[in-house]
Order: sequence, then structure tokens, then C-alpha cells
Amino acid sequence: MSNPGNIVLIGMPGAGKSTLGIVLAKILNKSFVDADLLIQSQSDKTLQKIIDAMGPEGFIEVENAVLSGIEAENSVISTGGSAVYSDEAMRHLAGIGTVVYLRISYESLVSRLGDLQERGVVLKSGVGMSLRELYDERRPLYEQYAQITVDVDNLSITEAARKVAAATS
Ligand SMILES: Nc1ncnc2c1ncn2[C@@H]1O[C@H](COP(=O)(O)OP(=O)(O)OP(=O)(O)O)[C@@H](O)[C@H]1O
Ligand SMILES: O=C(O)C1=C[C@@H](O)[C@@H](O)[C@H](O)C1
Ligand SMILES: [Mg+2]
Repeated sequence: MSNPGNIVLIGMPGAGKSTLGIVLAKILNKSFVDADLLIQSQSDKTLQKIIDAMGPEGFIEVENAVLSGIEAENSVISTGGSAVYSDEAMRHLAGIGTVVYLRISYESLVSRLGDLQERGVVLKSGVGMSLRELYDERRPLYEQYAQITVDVDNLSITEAARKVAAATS
């Protein structure tokens, strides 16, 4: 496949990858793939059940395997916030599409995310990890893998989707 025409969304949990992704797919006439739903269907378990059963490192292994196996074309692919812990998966996704980092501020992360424990976020340093530590640990990883960064702070979902569409067209 020379140019599969995919757009791969990465960013913090709550950045809007899933909600914005489907709007973006409509704007750009692409299909939509939510990697979290692929993980669930291929494991036949909810994300939270996988994290509870296998721990953060086990979940990352499952996520790596599922993301590394994605074969999509002309699609918007919304990843989970933890995708950037898997270098193999990110290199695969960069090979089949343009990786776009949806950047939100720490303040937006706090207001979007609510309860860390309830949302099933992968806390590599343990359940005592603070949101600030999570933000600081992940930000350099999103920056490392991003081909395009779009600041979506203080934008509605539709405004943010239009901004991503403009940045990738
Ligand atoms: N631009 C926005 N403005 C206001 N609320 C938003 C915006 N984008 C997303 N949200 C809200 O934030 C919450 C999380 O959004 P969403 O599930 O799309 O995040 P995500 O990036 O897919 O996170 P995850 O990494 O956990 O999959 C949802 O309740 C959604 O409605
Ligand atoms: O940011 C995270 O750690 C996660 C985000 C979700 O999308 C899921 O991929 C999973 O619950 C982990
Ligand atoms: Mg999502």
C-alpha cells in the first residue's frame, strides 16, 4: 500500500481523539477506526477488565499487538492515550498514516478527565500517580511521535475537527 491515506490521532486521555475523530472522518470523507474498540472486540473484554486483569504493562502489550496489526486505508484512526508507550505500534501507525497530536493543556486535562481511576487510564508508575505526573510523563512521547501538532484547547469538538482537517489537507 503506497499511500493508505490514514490520519492517526494521538494525545492525552480526554483530548477528544474519539469524539473529534468521527467528526473529522465525516468532514474528510474517511472511515473511522477507534483502536480502543478494536482492543475490546479482539480481547472480548472491556478496557478496564484488561487493565484490572493484566496490569498496566499487560494492557500495553495487548494494545501494542492490536495497534501493530491495524490494516486500514482512508481512515481516521483514534488511538487510546497510552498508545505512545508502544514504539512498535507507533512506528507501524506512522508507516500507514499521518500522526496528529491533539494537544491540550494540563488545565484542560484536569477538567476533561475527572476521576483517573474510573476512566481506566494506564498509570505506569502505579495508582498513586498524579495527573500532573501523567501529563509530564506523556507529553514528550506525544511530541516525539507527532508529525503534526494541533492545539485543541478551548475549541468545541466541531471547531477542533475543522482545525485538524485544515492542518492535514
Ligand atoms: N473539544 C472538546 N470540548 C469539550 N469537551 C470535549 C472536547 N473533546 C472531547 N470532549 C469531552 O471529553 C471527554 C473525553 O473525550 P474522548 O473520549 O473523545 O477523549 P479521547 O481523547 O478519545 O480519550 P482516550 O484516550 O481515553 O480514548 C468526552 O466527554 C468528550 O465529550
Ligand atoms: O490514556 C490511557 O492510559 C488509556 C486511554 C484509553 O483510551 C484506553 O486506551 C485505556 O483505557 C488507556
Ligand atoms: Mg478515545
